[in-house]
Amino acid sequence: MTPAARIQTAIEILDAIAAAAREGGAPADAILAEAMRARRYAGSKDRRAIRALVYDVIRAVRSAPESGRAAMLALADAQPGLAALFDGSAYGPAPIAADEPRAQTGVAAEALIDLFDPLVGEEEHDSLLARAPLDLRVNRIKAGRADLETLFPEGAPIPGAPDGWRLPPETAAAQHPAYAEGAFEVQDAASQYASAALAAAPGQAIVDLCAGGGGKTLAIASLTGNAADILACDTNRARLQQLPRRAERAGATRIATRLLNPGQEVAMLADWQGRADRVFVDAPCSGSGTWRRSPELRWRLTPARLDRHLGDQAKLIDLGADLVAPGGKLLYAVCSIIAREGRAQVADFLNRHPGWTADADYLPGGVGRAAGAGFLLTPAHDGCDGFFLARLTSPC
Ligand SMILES: C[S@@+](CC[C@H](N)C(=O)[O-])C[C@H]1O[C@@H](n2cnc3c(N)ncnc32)[C@H](O)[C@@H]1O
Repeated sequence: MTPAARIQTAIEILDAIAAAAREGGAPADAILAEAMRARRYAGSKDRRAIRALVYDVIRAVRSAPESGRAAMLALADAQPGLAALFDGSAYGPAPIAADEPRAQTGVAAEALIDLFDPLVGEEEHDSLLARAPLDLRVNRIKAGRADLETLFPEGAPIPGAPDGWRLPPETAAAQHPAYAEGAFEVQDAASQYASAALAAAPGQAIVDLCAGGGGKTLAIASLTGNAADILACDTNRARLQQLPRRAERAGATRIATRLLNPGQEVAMLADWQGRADRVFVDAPCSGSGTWRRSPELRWRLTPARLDRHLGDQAKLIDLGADLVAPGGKLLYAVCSIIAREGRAQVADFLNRHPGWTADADYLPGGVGRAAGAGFLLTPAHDGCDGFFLARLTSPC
């Protein structure tokens, strides 16, 4: 393909990604993969170049653009070499007309920036979209951190994460045979800090209420040395059904899964009411802390979608609290930097539940900043995804 043809292809893919973002359709990665399958004539170099162009545009443009071309033109304005390829050649984009619309660039729409936690100042905005490193977490059931150091000598320790090992973004760690053997998982440091913050111990009964594919469930199993009973729940069958296979690989034998029907969670967890020593509520959220990996999430967030997340979070934190035994703990977490999903959600919970208290001092030194009754982690301050977490103790 010519460089101009690659640009036109990227524009067409961006059209599909923008439409899916508006309509809540497939994620950008899935659309890209499908688009490449449909263009068998594209070689591997073409594919790499098109993918890089698409993601450069997504990172540059602050919200879902009206067209892929308007989005590409916003990038071309900052890159004369790219603008020069709008030359009308065969399969390439048409020449740029006077006054053609451009998508707006920036970290996010102003209305969305206004929702950031007050700790996230303008000086942190660029880091929200910078490329993330690849963090590994050793699985204590099968290996030790020293094994990661031997397997990937190019890596480095992660401050405050004794099981973590940080690699450059491109590293194909999951292709290593040790991954298939369950020695480690790919897991951002923020998730490692959150899993450790649950302070789970061998012999405890633990509920991971929003377990998804089980990333943090497996971290908890590792931290407890496979010596605690963990019930992993979710309403999403496709995600939850990944967990038994992953648990088997990890040698985590004490994880049970329970698929919940939306709206029937309370009844389906009646046998766990007031029984859990630890409950993890890793609630569904905007994902605004993960734009480094999924920059297209900021194209997807609408006020209506945010309201839906806020309602779900309030419901899930209350549901989780009902499962906690007297004196037990609940960890509420969201991969978000939006104050209403983090500190405000926990303040509302504490108002609704007199007797519950917020813990302090459960993060490693230097990690996180106090944000209301919880803590905020950000890429700029903590080198990990943006994350809010709060550990709460139930009255005895
Ligand atoms: C942030 S994700 C969890 C990620 C997961 N803990 C991990 O570490 O990979 C939030 C999860 O909450 C689930 N969820 C949404 N509504 C739920 C509900 N009512 N009950 C339980 N899980 C729910 C979603 O399906 C999603 O998998």
